[in-house]
Amino acid sequence: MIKLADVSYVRLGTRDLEGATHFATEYLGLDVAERAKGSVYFKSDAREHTLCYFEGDPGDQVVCFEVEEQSHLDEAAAQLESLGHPVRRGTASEAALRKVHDFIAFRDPTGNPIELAWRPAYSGRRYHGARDAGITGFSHVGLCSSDLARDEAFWTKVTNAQVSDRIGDAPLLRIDEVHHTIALFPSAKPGIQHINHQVETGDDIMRSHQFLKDRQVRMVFGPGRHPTSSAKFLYFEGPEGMVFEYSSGVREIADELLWRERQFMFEPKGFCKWGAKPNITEFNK
Ligand SMILES: O=C/C=C/C(C(=O)O)=C(/O)C(=O)O
Ligand SMILES: [Fe+2]
Repeated sequence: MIKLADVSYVRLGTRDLEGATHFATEYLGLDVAERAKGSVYFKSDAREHTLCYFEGDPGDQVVCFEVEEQSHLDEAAAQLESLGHPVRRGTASEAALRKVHDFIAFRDPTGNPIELAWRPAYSGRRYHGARDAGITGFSHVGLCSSDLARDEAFWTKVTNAQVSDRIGDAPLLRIDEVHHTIALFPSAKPGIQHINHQVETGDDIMRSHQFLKDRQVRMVFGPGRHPTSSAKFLYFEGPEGMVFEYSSGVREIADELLWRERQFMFEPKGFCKWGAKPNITEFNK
């Protein structure tokens, strides 16, 4: 079993690095951690970086999870290979680009590129945000799934992920006490379905709603409140159609023995208890 300790970073290809950088700093509210040749790194919390935009195909979208021990990479590689997932060991220069000590790369059954990294860098510099969006950190990803049952089985049998709740057949998966760190949503094609940052309060959600709307950022869902995690939320569109979410107040499952996963309807009321309707393909039948 592969123990995922945390979600670490996402890497997104872009055809417009300057435009993506403008969005990430001025609108989303991240800090530039570093500008490198052909890429820009952003921080959202205590880590050195949690997002990297690089010049390339916007279809190149990678999510990385941290593992606790270097030996876990070898064990994970052997297990994944035995299950028919080809694994590639990152080179030293690729690891340096990701600011990690060592990593492996593979694809989940849908074809989503996944990395597992050991010793991702933390930062000596405090995150303060280019604008006051109230971000407290990078928290979860939605992943596209071409077969929800198959992919739920992959994540829950091959890794430590456990189902917290389901919306229709879409599972929200936790790897620690946070209600979910990975969510799977139906889609014919692979990719990151959304990227979540936690913000401090519901006021931050509402302030950002006004701020982003005033700047013609396309709102795609909310403000609203998830019945699942009970978090208040706002989803909006970033560069090249990527959906970003702010949420606040995500449930923590402190006592696993007392928790039973719940079934919600795959319809707007399963996604929002305030009545907002998603304008997000993967959240609609
Ligand atoms: O209702 C759909 C989404 C649920 C949640 C949540 O419960 O917080 C998400 O953050 C999500 O998967 O987008
Ligand atoms: Fe989310």
